[in-house]
Amino acid sequence: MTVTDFPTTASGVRSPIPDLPAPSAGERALAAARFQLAEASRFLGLDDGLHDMLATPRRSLTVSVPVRREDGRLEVVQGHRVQHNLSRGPAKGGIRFHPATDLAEVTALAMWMTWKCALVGIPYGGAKGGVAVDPATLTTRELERVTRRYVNEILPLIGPEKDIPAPDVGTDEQTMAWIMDTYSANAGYSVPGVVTGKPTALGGSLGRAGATSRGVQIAALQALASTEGARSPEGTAIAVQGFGKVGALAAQYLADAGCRVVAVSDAGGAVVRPSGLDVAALRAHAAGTGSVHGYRDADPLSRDELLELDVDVLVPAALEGMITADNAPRVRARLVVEGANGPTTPEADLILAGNGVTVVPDILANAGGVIVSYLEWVQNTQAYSWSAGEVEVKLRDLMENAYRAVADLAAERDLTLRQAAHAIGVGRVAEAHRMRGLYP
Ligand SMILES: NC(=O)C1=CN([C@@H]2O[C@H](COP(=O)(O)OP(=O)(O)OC[C@H]3O[C@@H](n4cnc5c(N)ncnc54)[C@H](OP(=O)(O)O)[C@@H]3O)[C@@H](O)[C@H]2O)C=CC1
Ligand SMILES: O=C(O)CCC(=O)C(=O)O
Repeated sequence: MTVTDFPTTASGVRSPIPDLPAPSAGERALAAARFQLAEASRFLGLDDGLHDMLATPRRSLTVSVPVRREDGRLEVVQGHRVQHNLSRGPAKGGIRFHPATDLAEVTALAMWMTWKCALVGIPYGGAKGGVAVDPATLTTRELERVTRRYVNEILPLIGPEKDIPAPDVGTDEQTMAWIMDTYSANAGYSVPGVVTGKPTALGGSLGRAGATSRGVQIAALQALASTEGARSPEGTAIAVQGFGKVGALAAQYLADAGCRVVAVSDAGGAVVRPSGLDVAALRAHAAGTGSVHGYRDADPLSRDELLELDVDVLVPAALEGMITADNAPRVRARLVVEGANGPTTPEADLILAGNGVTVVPDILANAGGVIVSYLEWVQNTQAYSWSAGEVEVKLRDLMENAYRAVADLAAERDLTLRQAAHAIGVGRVAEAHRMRGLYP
């Protein structure tokens, strides 16, 4: 046999081995998460064994989820639940419904949950779930069937003392209600604490729906006060990428604080109005049409252009890997506040830092969601509820303390805010492992 006997692959070479696909977005996110962990491990002087333990998820479950479509067809989609670390308490993290989600992405997101929970000082490990479906293409009944079947498949992993899901991209309060009901039906009694981000009628916490965005607002205002010549929010120009649960309310809360939200985007497009958008009107438009695209009191813009606008603050609140080595040199905002998980690649991080751009990292900036999830779980555990004001005071307290700890360490040791946040989060998890003596 000679080489000419091999088939020609898509890239034009003769080989018996098909071309390897380019890494998925999830694989790139996982490589970024591992890079950040390795950097933190070096800074903390962790030994290789402990580093390897922290780089490896504790448990990963991949399940097949059959979906009966309305027309009778049966489709099978993949779902995952990854528990990255359990050393500080039960696993915690959202469930994502997105067509491109894969095991690597869910693993990266679970790892970031571990450091996030440790950083803000709540007694959880990290987890994440994902189902590779596009919710926009499913009817409500199909979505309910997917959710219930996925929950039945991951049932052995979850529970109020084991692993507590919550909303993420493509899921919402209704999804959480179905999860609670499916779990409770299996248990034989109501178990509200199995999931957070539920409707308040089922034991959801006041303030959870806007909690991630409120946390983004708190982090952005703290960063503006401490890094941008102590500038006040009034008139600060902001662009927000992603207009879903996190982005739309982050835009609203920043506008409420006096900032000028000049541009927003979603998957359907972007709009810009240099004198400031009416965020409430835009939210109503997006709720009615499904997109910010076509909003009349603004000019259209491409999604990519939004990232490069001449604004003071950029809030990426969509998906991973949006600020890359390609576009980072053109980012003109002085402050990036990460509402999304993993929106900035490690290469882009270096470029932004070199250009004097401050990045408030995801595990700090978007921690408001899991903080109020924790408060919801505590309320469920006590069968008691706090007022919206009580929840907000506790959220603010935890966010501001975490921000100060990160900013202080960054200043003391000449680190970026991301390096400092990871040093604190990873350090606390490593410490928990040492105290528990979990070495095999
Ligand atoms: N929900 C939560 O409590 C928390 C969420 N996060 C993170 O925040 C981010 C957003 O989550 P969430 O708001 O819940 O998700 P949603 O599904 O509610 O919203 C996602 C938004 O991103 C938009 N989007 C997708 N791709 C692009 C793109 N290429 N350019 C611009 N916009 C885009 C979507 O547009 P369209 O609607 O048109 O598809 C939608 O507006 C994720 O990274 C998530 O992990 C972090 C902490 C907590
Ligand atoms: O509220 C939670 O438990 C987790 C939210 C989440 O998925 C996240 O912070 O990325």
